[in-house]
Amino acid sequence: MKSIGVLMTCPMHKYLEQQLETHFNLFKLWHCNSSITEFLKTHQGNTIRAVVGDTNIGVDAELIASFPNLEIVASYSVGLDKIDLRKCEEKGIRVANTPDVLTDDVADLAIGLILGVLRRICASDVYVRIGKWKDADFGLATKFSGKSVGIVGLGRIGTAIAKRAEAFGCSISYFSRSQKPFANYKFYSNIIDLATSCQILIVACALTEETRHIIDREVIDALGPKGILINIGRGAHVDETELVSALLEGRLGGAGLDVYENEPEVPEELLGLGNVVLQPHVGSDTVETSDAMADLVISNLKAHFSNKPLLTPVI
Ligand SMILES: O=CC(=O)O
Repeated sequence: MKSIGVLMTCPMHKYLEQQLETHFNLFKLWHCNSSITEFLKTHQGNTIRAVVGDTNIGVDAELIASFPNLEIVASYSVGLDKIDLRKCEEKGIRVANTPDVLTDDVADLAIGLILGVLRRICASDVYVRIGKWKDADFGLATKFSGKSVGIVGLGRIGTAIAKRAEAFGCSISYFSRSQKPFANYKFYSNIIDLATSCQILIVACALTEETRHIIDREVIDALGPKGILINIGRGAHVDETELVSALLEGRLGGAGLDVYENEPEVPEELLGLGNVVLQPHVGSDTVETSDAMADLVISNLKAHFSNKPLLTPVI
C-alpha cells in the first residue's frame, strides 16, 4: 500500500502521522499552507485516493472536487459535521469515523465538567496555589450526587454519561428524535420540557442541521438560574451569544464547555466567569484513546484498500 496517496488535512496525533507514513504515501496539506490550490501547484491531484481529516479540518466540497481519484475519507473523529457527506455519497466515496473507542473518555470528561462547575474544582485549585487558604476557608460549593440530569442525545456517548451519572445517584432523563427502547430513563420529545425538568443539561448529540443551536434562549431560560449546561458535543449546538448573555445576566447557573462555535476562539466574557469551566476541545484527547482512534483510521484504510469491509463505516 506504500504507493497509495493519502492526504492528511492538518496535524493530528503524531502516532497517526507515523503510521500513515509507514503504510502509505502520505501528503500533508499544512505543508502547503493548508491550501488545496497551493497543494495542486506542486502535486498531482489524482495521486490522492484517501483523505484523513479531523474536527479542525474535514473534507468539504472543494476538497472532494479537487481529488478525482478520492475513494475514502477516514476521519480521525467520531463527529461527521466537517465532512460533506452528501457529496461523498453522490461521488461514491466511502466514509469511516472513530466511534466507540472514544466513548468512555468523552463521557468521563462530561462528568469531570459537572464536578468542575459544581464543586468549583478549578477555582479551589487556584485558591490553594495562590496561598489564599491561609487567610480564609474557600467557601461552599454545590453537591452533584442526586441531582437530576437531562441528556440531549442518547447515543453511545449520551448513554455512557447516563451510566456514570446513575452511579452518582442522579435521576436521568433525555431528549432525542425517538424514544430508545433499551433505556430505562424518562424520555422527553420536547427539549424545553427536558430543560425545565432537570438541574444539569448535557449536550451529547451529533451536530446536524436539525441540532444546530438546539440550545437556544428558550432552552437556556427553561434550565434557569440554578441550571448547569454541559457541552461535550459541538460548539454550534449552543447559541453562544445567548449562552454568554444568560451567564452574564445570571439567567443560567453555570456551564462546563469543551467546545465552542468558533474554535479555538472562546468568547472573552466567559474567561472572567467563576461559574464556568472551559476545556480546549479535549474530550477524547488521552494517549490511550488517541492511539486507538489512530489504529482505527489505519485499519479502515487498510480494509478499504484490501477490498475488505470497513470496520466503522458511515457510508
Ligand atoms: O470531537 C471529537 C470527535 O468528533 O471525535
